[in-house]
Amino acid sequence: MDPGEEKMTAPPLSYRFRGLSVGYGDRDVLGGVSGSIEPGLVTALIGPNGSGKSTLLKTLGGFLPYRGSLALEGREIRRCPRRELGRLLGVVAQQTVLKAAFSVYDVIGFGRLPYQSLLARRLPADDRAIQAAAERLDIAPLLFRPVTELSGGERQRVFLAMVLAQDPSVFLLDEPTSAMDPRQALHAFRLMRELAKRGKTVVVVAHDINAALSCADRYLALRGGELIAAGRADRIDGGVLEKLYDTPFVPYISPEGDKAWHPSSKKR
Ligand SMILES: Nc1ncnc2c1ncn2[C@@H]1O[C@H](COP(=O)(O)OP(=O)(O)OP(=O)(O)O)[C@@H](O)[C@H]1O
Repeated sequence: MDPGEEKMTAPPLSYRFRGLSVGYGDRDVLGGVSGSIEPGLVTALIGPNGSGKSTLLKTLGGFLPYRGSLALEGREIRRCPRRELGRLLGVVAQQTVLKAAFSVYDVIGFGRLPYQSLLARRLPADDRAIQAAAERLDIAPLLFRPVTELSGGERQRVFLAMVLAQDPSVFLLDEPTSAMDPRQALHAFRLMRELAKRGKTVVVVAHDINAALSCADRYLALRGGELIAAGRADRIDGGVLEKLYDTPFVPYISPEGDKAWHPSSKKR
């Protein structure tokens, strides 16, 4: 079998973590958190700046050492080979800086690397996946532009296209829409919903809590490195948001019945 045509298995994968502690140097920023993340759902990680969202996401990606237990479908992450995680997990980091002027085509193509052997060139299946991902993210006209010349929102669509072309089981997305205009952000959140419908595990960090909660099935709320609440995204209440952000939140219900939360300027 041609190595490039190797069939990737992308089974549904869940996470279970118990007493998960992660730190930088001798400072713990996640203090023994426990929870789970299920396939077929979008899980939003919410919480204030510095609460540990990116740290949790990086740990789920196998990039940081941890204490306690973190299992991906029953297998402890620290014992999974990096190359295998590279196939199963698609990661969009918060600030991906590419200094070299790779073309958009090449960057989306990085998502295909787990399919290729060290010596193999890109194969027709890779080109098809790159093209399909670019069309899905509406960036096909940009394919031969250098990424260094794109706007922030365009670049974020390229990185989403890269993980889409990878077709992993798990999508770990750290503020993937922060530079997108509202329409593009809406498209991106719709894409996350579609991925979950196809059985993928989607974890997204987003500061736009209304966009995140309306896209997500579940939320995990982090504050000061503690998991202070978790549950169904459509059942979150103002008390959780107030505890998270130290400010009261009021709900606004649109005539269509959609709920949005707004921080209130009134002090309790
Ligand atoms: N590489 C690092 N070295 C040392 N400390 C770090 C490092 N990365 C993050 N931290 C610290 O860990 C804490 C949690 O950071 P993290 O990036 O996980 O927060 P966050 O919830 O994602 O924040 P934000 O919403 O601002 O992106 C912060 O206090 C931060 O200063």
